[in-house]
Amino acid sequence: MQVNKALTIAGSDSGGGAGIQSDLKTFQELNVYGMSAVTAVTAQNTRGVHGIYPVTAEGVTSQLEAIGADLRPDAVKTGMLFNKEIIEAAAGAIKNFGWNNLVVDPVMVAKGGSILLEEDAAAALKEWLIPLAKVITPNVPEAEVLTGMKIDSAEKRKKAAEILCGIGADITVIKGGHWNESDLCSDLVYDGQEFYELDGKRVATKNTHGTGCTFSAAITAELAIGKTPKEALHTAKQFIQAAVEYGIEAGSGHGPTNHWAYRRLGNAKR
Ligand SMILES: Nc1ncnc2c1ncn2[C@@H]1O[C@H](COP(=O)(O)OP(=O)(O)O)[C@@H](O)[C@H]1O
Ligand SMILES: Cc1ncc(COP(=O)(O)O)c(N)n1
Repeated sequence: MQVNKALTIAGSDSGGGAGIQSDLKTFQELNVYGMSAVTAVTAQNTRGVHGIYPVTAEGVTSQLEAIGADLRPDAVKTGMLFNKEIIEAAAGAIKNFGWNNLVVDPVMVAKGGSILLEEDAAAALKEWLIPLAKVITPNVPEAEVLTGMKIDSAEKRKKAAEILCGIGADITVIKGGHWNESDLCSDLVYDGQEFYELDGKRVATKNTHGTGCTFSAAITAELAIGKTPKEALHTAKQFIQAAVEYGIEAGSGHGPTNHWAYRRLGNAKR
């Protein structure tokens, strides 16, 4: 049986809600065969990050070469990359293997506030990885770090998206999770020519662990099956909306999103 394949290059979340666990669950729900290269093992639950154990750059390269030598991902995403050595290793392999269906989720800080990207590594993201990206999906704080500007108005959000496309991303999505303007939770898209919004309804919930990972993995899965970026973004937004609406009550902190809601619950109710 022929299937489309997607690869995530990201950290492991022992709690299962974010990172590679979230990505692989999302790929599975969207009928895509999932592969992973682990960049760091995190000891994590819904309350926070207890420890971070990075993989060496050599270890990351070795995983990517094993995948590249044999399996051919139709789309690739990056999540937590932790340090500049790992960013360089990931960008090198992505370039060498010509993996140009690339979604970069520039993960920096976990919901509980723990640092998932070392401070001096944001420059490496801009220099090596973002120029290779088809889609980049920063939240507002991440877009602020990458652009060096404070984003406190709709105009500035647009300006930041232009800057990020200027760095080399084909399409920039500035997500609205941290954009507390209304009961809408819309994400701003800029494709180098036009701006548009992915409309969503803000759900009043604390169960948002892994929202960014799930959203970017859904975009990746849709690109892997050959959807256009616009179609992929639209489906990913529906996927994350259902995943947050039916968020899972697990643990006492930020519970995880519900990866099966889009396929098994969300669509049935729509
Ligand atoms: N409370 C919420 N209700 C509905 N959608 C949400 C909510 N929080 C985040 N989202 C959506 O989840 C996706 C990830 O956004 P965000 O939480 O900003 O990313 P991150 O996890 O990287 O901080 C976006 O599509 C955003 O609009
Ligand atoms: C291993 C890992 N990767 C990413 C996140 C960010 O999670 P979120 O998607 O909620 O921003 C996380 N908490 N842990």
